[in-house]
Amino acid sequence: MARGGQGGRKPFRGKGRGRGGGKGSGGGRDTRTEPWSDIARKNELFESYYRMGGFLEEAEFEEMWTALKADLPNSFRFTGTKSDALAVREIFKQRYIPAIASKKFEGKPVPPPEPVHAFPDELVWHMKTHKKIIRRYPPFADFQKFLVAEAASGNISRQEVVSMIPPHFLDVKPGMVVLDMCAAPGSKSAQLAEMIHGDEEERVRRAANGESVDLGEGGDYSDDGRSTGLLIANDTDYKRAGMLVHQVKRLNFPNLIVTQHDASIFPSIELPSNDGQRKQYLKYDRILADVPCSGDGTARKNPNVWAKWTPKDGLGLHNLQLRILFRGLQMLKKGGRMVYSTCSMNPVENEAVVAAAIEACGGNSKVQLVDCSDLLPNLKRKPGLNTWKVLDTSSIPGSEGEKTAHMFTSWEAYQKARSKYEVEEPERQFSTKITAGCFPPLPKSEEERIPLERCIRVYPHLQDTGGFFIAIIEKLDDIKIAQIQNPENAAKAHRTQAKAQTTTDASIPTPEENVINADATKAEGETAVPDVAAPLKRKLEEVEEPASLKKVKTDEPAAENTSTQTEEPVVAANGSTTNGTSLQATAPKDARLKPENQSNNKEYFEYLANDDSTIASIMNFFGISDRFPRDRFMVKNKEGLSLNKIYYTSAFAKTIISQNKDRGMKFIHCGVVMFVAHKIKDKDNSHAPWRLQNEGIRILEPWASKRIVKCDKKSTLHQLVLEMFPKLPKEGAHGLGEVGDQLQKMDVGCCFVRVEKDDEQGIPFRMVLPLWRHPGSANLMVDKDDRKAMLLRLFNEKDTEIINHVADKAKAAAQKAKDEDEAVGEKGEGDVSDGEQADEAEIAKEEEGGVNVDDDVDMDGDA
Ligand SMILES: C[S@@+](CC[C@H](N)C(=O)[O-])C[C@H]1O[C@@H](n2cnc3c(N)ncnc32)[C@H](O)[C@@H]1O
Repeated sequence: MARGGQGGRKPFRGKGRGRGGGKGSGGGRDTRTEPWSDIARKNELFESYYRMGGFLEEAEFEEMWTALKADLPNSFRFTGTKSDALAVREIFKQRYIPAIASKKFEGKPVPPPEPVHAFPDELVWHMKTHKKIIRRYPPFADFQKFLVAEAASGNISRQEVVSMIPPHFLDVKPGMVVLDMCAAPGSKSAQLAEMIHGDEEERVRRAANGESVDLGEGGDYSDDGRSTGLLIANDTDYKRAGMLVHQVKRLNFPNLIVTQHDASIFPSIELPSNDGQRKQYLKYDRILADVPCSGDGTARKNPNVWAKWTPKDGLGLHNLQLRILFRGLQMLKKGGRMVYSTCSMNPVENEAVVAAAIEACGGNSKVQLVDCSDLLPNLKRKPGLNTWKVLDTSSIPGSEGEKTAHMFTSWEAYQKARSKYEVEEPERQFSTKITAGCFPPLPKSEEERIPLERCIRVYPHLQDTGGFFIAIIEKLDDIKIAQIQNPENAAKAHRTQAKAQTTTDASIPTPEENVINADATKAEGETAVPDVAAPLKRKLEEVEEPASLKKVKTDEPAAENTSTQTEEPVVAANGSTTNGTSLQATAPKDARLKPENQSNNKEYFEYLANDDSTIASIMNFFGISDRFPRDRFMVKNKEGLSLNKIYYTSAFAKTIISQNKDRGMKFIHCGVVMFVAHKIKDKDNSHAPWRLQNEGIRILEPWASKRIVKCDKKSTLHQLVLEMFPKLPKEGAHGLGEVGDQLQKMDVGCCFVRVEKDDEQGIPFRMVLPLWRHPGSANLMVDKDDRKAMLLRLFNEKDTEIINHVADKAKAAAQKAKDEDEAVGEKGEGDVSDGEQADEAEIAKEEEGGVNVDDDVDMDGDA
């Protein structure tokens, strides 16, 4: 899926800015890429909280803390369909591991990359070797080149190990409808897309050949083996959503929509009505909420954590996290599964959020934590916490910033302490963000106890990673309208009730306040590492609820069935009101998703008619079977004209886009570019003015019966990759082997080059590449970087320069003209004598710069 004709797309090279992202994350420097060995990996308050908070036994805490201070190993995963990923992994194992393992650096053996055994099939690897050695040491430098090239081609994803965990617990099957609520920059979305896609190419090939399509992956293959599922990847932040688009575009996945909404008030997506009367809304099989968090589990790669950790980060995010999780649970199908994750180790952002959300939904009978100890059995983990303490710092304005750290064991203890301070030291200021929901729940009975131990805590020392938290929740029953209210209020009400009934229970911890003897002022100081201060401040700012959020109301289900909602009263997601009726008065239905409130730069998604004449002529040109759908082609201009690019989307993506694009949904990406207008006026191509694109070629090719060229010999493939525009006369001798023989019988225009997997020749997987047959030459429509990646992958050629015959010829001609000019002392006409050659020069210019037509930074516009 990822690689198109192994060409793929360059990944976006924008820099991630930590976990929070969100509002204001666009400015500032990304300090994570800078050397930070000088920054002290020390923060007393941070350490005291985790040392005293009862997370780990003392000896294990030391081990964990030592690991947290060490550099994080580099990690990556092989991506794409499983067979292709395994093939690239084999090249890596056979070529680079032995080379690295057999050498020494400064007299010592260098540890080669190792598979991370927590994940199946050796598809995830990490290496501890320092970047300095990688850069200087030849076997590593070669491997680094391979890594960079494959990452650019989409065969490898450089991703943190812990970040790969959540999608595995979602148990996604092809055909499922999945929402990734906080998706940027998109590494987990990529995993989810791979899961929805499954082995689609193999299934579709079988369907096209009339064979059975059931490969035992589970799922609905009624669409001729294509995945009927959908991934909606969402992020609220404009810039980060842009990064997300660039990341997911290279997946070439037509079942993907990117949206830009606040996840805590994510709009209900309308479905076409069954009876033309009652509205229906989309419910999801799977939802991932990888929420914005304080990110203290990323201290191994993020110096900000050491410099600026404060308990206020987690406290400030708790409410947003809770609202996102609660909204996700509302939109989940009955029987569906949701994963909530953070890269924070703080229970206020983790177990507290999960418990409060479950309580707000009506408890264990409505939504329940799933015991996933049998999934990823090799992943070392610790159970979630059932008790924890909440840390806060207080200060007295004007006391030169002096701060005192307090640790509270319960809401009662907190309230008691606050009452005491209000009398004794009224000027002392505490965080305003501590709520009842930040504390461990107080269940009325064992049945009502939320089994928080089923949550998963991954600590840095367990398998040499960052810290991470994962909770897997299943929806057992509908969340009734009466229970859909402000989650924070609901959780508070639940706890107040529980407290009233249990305060005499001796097992309840006595309210207590611990004052930590740590230098809190230093931990929150401004001066330690000035370079890294800004991003953390942004993260804190983002915690404040934006004004717009307070106004916008979300569509909510009134009642639920297994897959859709049938009515949609308005309920506040942030809400101060728990009653749908009264809110309808404050938020008229029509005002909910006004387009003008949604997007500054509108994207157009217009589908072409079934009988569109451009599509008909393209289909005819390539001999595309009638079984290939004609009604899923889309353009991105207001007028709905096939001007420049034509995109393809899945049927369900089309349904969602068409039904909701005028409801104010902020769709910012959908569709795989399949055809691009070939605008060069060479005299022979007027009947074939569209180019196949690397991105969409594998979707179309199984259904083609014309314009197919088979490349059987590795040597021919080598030549096609190495040389741009090799000569190919209309008849007579040529040097393009079996491909040249076939092309000589073809008219000018685009065609498919099929290369089958061939172990004997060392062709590790099947490829389909677009090629343009010119009047006097042929050219793979693959850009130079991708050609170089192919030379490295398939032929182990590291430094070979790509030959461009047209550019070379043009250069030589220009040089000759210049020489002649100089000789005669006047300007000559040059020697590009025939029209064909002039055309080629023009085409070469366009193709060299424009093969990957979508690489521009805009979000797909046709402009
Ligand atoms: C931890 S990052 C997500 C990482 C992502 N899942 C991945 O694997 O690449 C959290 C993301 O949440 C986004 N975010 C913050 N507040 C949000 C909100 N209210 N709704 C949706 N996304 C939000 C941030 O912009 C950030 O990109």
